[in-house]
Amino acid sequence: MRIALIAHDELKDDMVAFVTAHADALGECKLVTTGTTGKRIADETGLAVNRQASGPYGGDLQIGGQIADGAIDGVVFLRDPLTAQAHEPDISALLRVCDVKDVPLATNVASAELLVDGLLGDD
Ligand SMILES: O=C(CO)COP(=O)(O)O
Repeated sequence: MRIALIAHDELKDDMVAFVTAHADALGECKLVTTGTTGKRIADETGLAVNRQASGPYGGDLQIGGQIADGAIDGVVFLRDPLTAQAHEPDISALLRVCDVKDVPLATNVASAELLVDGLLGDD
């Protein structure tokens, strides 16, 4: 499985906790991340990740391109609903291409738990 992991700054601690809780299952996957999210995950869980650019510098678009190419099986994108993002158009593009390609997308921890259960059988 090829899983994309992305988190806004206020949700990065939650992402690290989520990845830690599912480290065995996610460790069997190819993980692609935005830049800062990937650094946190790699440093704090030891899992190997394929880091793209930071979100505000095009990382969401790079991952969106991989989704458009059919190269991603699921996306966990812990979005901050309370903070405006300068790169909101990039975020919208990433969410949209998930729908275009019918790729499972979780935007909060509760749905991320369902995603790893459904895709990876890890509950
Ligand atoms: O901004 C992001 C997603 O929109 C995440 O980017 P970083 O992982 O580089 O912080």
